[in-house]
Amino acid sequence: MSSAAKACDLLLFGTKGDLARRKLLPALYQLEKAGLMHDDSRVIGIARDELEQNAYQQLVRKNLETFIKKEPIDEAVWQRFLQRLLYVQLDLTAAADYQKLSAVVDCEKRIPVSYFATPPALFASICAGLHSAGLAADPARVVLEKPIGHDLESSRLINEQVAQYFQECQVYRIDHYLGKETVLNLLALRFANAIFASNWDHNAIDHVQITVAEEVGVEGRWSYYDDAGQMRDMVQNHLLQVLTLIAMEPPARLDADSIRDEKLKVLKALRPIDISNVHEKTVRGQYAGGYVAGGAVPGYLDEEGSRNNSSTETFVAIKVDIDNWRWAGVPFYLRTGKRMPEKRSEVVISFKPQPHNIFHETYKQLPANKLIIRLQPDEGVEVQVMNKIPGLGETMQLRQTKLDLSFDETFSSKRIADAYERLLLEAMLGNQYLFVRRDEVEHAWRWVDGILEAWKSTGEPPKSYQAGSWGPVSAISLLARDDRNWDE
Ligand SMILES: NC(=O)C1=CN([C@@H]2O[C@H](COP(=O)(O)OP(=O)(O)OC[C@H]3O[C@@H](n4cnc5c(N)ncnc54)[C@H](OP(=O)(O)O)[C@@H]3O)[C@@H](O)[C@H]2O)C=CC1
Ligand SMILES: O=C1O[C@H](COP(=O)(O)O)[C@@H](O)[C@H](O)[C@H]1O
Repeated sequence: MSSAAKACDLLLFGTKGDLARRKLLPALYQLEKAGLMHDDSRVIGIARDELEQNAYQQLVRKNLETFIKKEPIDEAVWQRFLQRLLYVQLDLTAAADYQKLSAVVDCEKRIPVSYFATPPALFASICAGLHSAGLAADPARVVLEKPIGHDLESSRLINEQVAQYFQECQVYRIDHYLGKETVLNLLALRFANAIFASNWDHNAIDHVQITVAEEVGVEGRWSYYDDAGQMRDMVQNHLLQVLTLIAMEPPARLDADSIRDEKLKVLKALRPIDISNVHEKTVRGQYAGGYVAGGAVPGYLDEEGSRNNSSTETFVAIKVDIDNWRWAGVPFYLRTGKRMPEKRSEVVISFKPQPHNIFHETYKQLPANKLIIRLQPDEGVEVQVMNKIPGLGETMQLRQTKLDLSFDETFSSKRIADAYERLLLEAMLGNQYLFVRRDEVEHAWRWVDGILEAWKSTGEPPKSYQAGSWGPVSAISLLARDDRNWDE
């Protein structure tokens, strides 16, 4: 750890919740294991229950054993990690309780970094509580989990509540996709390789596809998910963030505001979708029962906790137009859904065909070159190019072939860190470039709200698709209308 980095007190609000147990505590353990925690940093778990320090530490140990599946807990690492763990009992809605934190945290010694792994409805009380405990002044930081609101209005409210006590430079809004190794690699691919940098616009690219498909359904989160739907849960944040990284102009520097300024310009350039074009540009689906990975699964309306008249979407496909010079006439097709045939997130860049085909005798129509960026699983980068098949003869025989770089093989000695490891580390180091700025969140909501309103005013239910399929048939038509098809 660099000697310039300062020690932190990571205040983990909601330490007994699902996110903290499954993701945050294991990520912190991995940072400890990698030697990336500052020697003097501490992790202060906060929840409502009365718990002895010992009991909290045992709880954390149990979580690590449950959620770190690939390896046994390393006893030496655990002993070091254990020394950092503290527990504070606090009711987040009780203003007076926050004074307990002033007694534990000394801002002179460590920067307070407060992670809100709680429902967003509590963010305002936590911010006020931190302020009253003297833990809000710069360089204190707050890390906010999604969802930042349900629409533009509610996201503004949350952002205003936070801004009452924290300046924007203190606020770290999580989109865990920005912490993924392969999403970060988009910056390297685009801006460290002249071959792509000079072929990254409407002159060279025909269209872009972004797919984020999951095998899982709602996984017992029906009450949250049914309010949100796939548009709010995945498109407003993860897909739009990936899109901005693909579409943005080169930032002047690799710093937070240079990158976020460019991402914001893309969000501002998204062509609005409203009632006039919502049928042409979007598809909404909801899964019915079917088979995923060989097993029978229930439909959305038969999931545990469901209301059987819900018209929430579990699948979205959108044709996105970006109204700027670079992307004029280049559609970005987004597709995301639950209960798809496989878990697969990828970006496919389809290049324009050759203007003239000199191989027409053997290959009537040369297929387009494609750059496929596999975000997860099987992380890697693939380029589809034409090659001559070796052999003698009068005419050249060609075949489409792959230049395939698998992260696993190429960087076999490197472990791919979970997104939360990187994000927690960057928050503790005070680097905001992988966190979403307020104006980005709000512009994303403005665009998404337009589509949600248009869907509402059509009054149409989502189209049904069988679990284990790639969504409603109309998702295929969305591209077929443009004489294109989804990359399978
Ligand atoms: N789970 C996940 O994978 C993801 C979650 N998120 C977001 O992260 C946030 C947390 O999610 P998740 O962990 O799933 O939610 P949980 O409901 O599992 O956990 C929320 C935590 O907040 C605590 N809490 C609630 N009210 C109070 C209170 N008055 N005082 C003290 N503590 C309180 C709960 O404490 P208690 O145990 O006492 O009830 C609980 O530990 C949500 O905003 C969610 O949308 C985002 C991405 C993924
Ligand atoms: O934020 C969310 O993301 C997950 C998918 O994340 P991934 O890292 O597994 O791709 C999604 O299942 C969940 O519904 C959503 O809230």
